[in-house]
Amino acid sequence: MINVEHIQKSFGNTLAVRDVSFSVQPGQTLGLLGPNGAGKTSSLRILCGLLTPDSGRVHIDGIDVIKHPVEAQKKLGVLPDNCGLYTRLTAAENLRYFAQLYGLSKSHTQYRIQVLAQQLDMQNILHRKTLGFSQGERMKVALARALMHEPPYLILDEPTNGLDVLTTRAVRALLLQLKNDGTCLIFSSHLMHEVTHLCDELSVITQGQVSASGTPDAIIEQTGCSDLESAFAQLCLSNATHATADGSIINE
Ligand SMILES: Nc1ncnc2c1ncn2[C@@H]1O[C@H](COP(=O)(O)OP(=O)(O)OP(=O)(O)O)[C@@H](O)[C@H]1O
Repeated sequence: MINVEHIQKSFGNTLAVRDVSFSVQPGQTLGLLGPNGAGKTSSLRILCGLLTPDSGRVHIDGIDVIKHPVEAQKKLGVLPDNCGLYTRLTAAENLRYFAQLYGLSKSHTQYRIQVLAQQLDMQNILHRKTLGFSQGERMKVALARALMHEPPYLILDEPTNGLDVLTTRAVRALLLQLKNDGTCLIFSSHLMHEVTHLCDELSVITQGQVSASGTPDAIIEQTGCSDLESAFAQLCLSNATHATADGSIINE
């Protein structure tokens, strides 16, 4: 189980994450929705142990991510916002390198590369250096890397960002398959139909804090709107404020 409790993070005077909490049960899928700059990426980076919060607690299956990030990261597959590939290595070499870090055997690594290359339609780029890869090509390799060790928890920052229609559909099908196989997914997205299709629960983050959470239907009902996009827009507009590092809110 993942438990994020009251995390807060500032960068200088910018209060990126003011107060974010959520919990996700194994096998559940949680979507983080929020306007640009709301604090989704920062919250996900804290969850993955890539960023230390100023306060708050994060536990993955009881492991304190802040105190034991390496142990916690073994349970995670992470697709970061920038993909973060080694550009001098080929796609396959990137995957092999991470597989080694996760302790996969050579034969299992090779097997996983073949399976993922087929699922993500990336056979044609496997042996090219990733320098110069398009956004979609980088995304495919980063997603494959996150899935190499078949983690129980998958954290994805905008997983279909920059992908063409066919690849987007392939990625969504893969995520649905992973969800049905019991993988817990937590991902951010700006696409309402994507989160509605994939997520059991949503957390709407505005100005660094959770302004609504629940099933897509519950959020629609809470706002009295007829669809999720209208509900989301209403939540964003009613929380249109600036937060400063001392925690105060300036209404616009
Ligand atoms: N390393 C950093 N240094 C300074 N400011 C940062 C840093 N990382 C994030 N911020 C700021 O924190 C706020 C939240 O950013 P974050 O990337 O978490 O938002 P987001 O919800 O993921 O946005 P988007 O939907 O645009 O990707 C923004 O104002 C951003 O400029």
